[in-house]
Amino acid sequence: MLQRLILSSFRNYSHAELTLGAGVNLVVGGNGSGKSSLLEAIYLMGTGRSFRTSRLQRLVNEAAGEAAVYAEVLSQQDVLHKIGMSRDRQGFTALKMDGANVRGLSELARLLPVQAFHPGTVDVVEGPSSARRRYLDWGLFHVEQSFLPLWRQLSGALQQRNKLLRAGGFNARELAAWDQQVASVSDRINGLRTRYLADLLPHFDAVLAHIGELPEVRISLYPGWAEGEDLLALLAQDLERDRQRGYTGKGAHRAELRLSTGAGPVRDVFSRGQTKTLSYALLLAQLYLLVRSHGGRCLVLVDDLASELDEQHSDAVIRALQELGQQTLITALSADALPALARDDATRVFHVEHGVLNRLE
Ligand SMILES: Nc1ncnc2c1ncn2[C@@H]1O[C@H](COP(=O)(O)OP(=O)(O)OP(=O)(O)O)[C@@H](O)[C@H]1O
Repeated sequence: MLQRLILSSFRNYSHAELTLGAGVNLVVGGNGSGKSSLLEAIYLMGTGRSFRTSRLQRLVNEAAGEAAVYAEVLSQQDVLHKIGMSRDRQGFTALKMDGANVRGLSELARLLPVQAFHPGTVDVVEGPSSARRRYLDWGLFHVEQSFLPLWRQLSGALQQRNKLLRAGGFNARELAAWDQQVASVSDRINGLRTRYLADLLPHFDAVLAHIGELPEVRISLYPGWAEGEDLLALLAQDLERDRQRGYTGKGAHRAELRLSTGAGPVRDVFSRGQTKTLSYALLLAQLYLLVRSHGGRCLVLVDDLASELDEQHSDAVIRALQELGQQTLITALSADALPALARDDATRVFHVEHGVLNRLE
């Protein structure tokens, strides 16, 4: 759980501090006031990334040379951790947890699982296959401890194999050893993904039933090579092609979630609004699986819901999130913009204007 956050020279904030509630935190303010930027800073604490830009120098306030974000996070074991990140215009990023350098972003993700619903969420349906792979792997990472080491093993084996392919006159025995690794680790990752998807589907169906009014969607997993075929044999078969393109064309790194309706792929059939609703439903299903089936926790960020979904669907998402009972930050133009949001004594409301943040309730 995120308890405290301090921003310095981050986007349009010169300095802001807030103490968050364990339940719903509503952030209200006009257009361009700094609501999304606040969520972006929090997302950064849990992922090391922004959900809006890959150019982190954009986060540095225009009038400053360096942006800094500091967060106090209570782990699931109730241990308080302090995370600090700073970024200058030259591209140097310092990332520390409890005074020591963070070695990998997975360290942050373990401590602060965070999921963001924002205008870019639609990428999970409309974006490239990598967006759906990331989606699937986000879920796996948080529920299956063995996923990360396997993923690292696969990346290492692919790196070595691709290096050999590009080197030209390679040693066939060395290549065979990497083929073996790529194939066996891909099989294991595919097994985890298959099981994860089977666990996810009932939650997805429940979410769709709750949100309503979407045509039936079928979700299937493409493993990254022709299903049922032996990857090791395929790697040998494709060797010349892989050598020409300089990378490995088949394996778990090319997996994909396929979304279709009776009438064809969702991308060709759904309206823009239906696509957005489906993308939110996919993320909700993942949260339900994490929280309800695995007892996990997740900080949920919801940006600009009212401008993304119509009232009926946005109300349904709010109700689904409230049922989930996780720490949540929701942005809105005004405190009464989300009538479905049930507020209680624990709800905190913050107002932001020109990067100045104040607590209202
Ligand atoms: N690096 C930066 N330095 C200073 N200001 C910035 C920087 N990057 C963005 N801004 C400004 O920060 C302001 C806040 O943007 P943000 O997207 O957080 O607003 P918002 O409250 O979410 O608005 P909306 O309701 O329109 O989505 C904008 O006016 C934007 O132009």
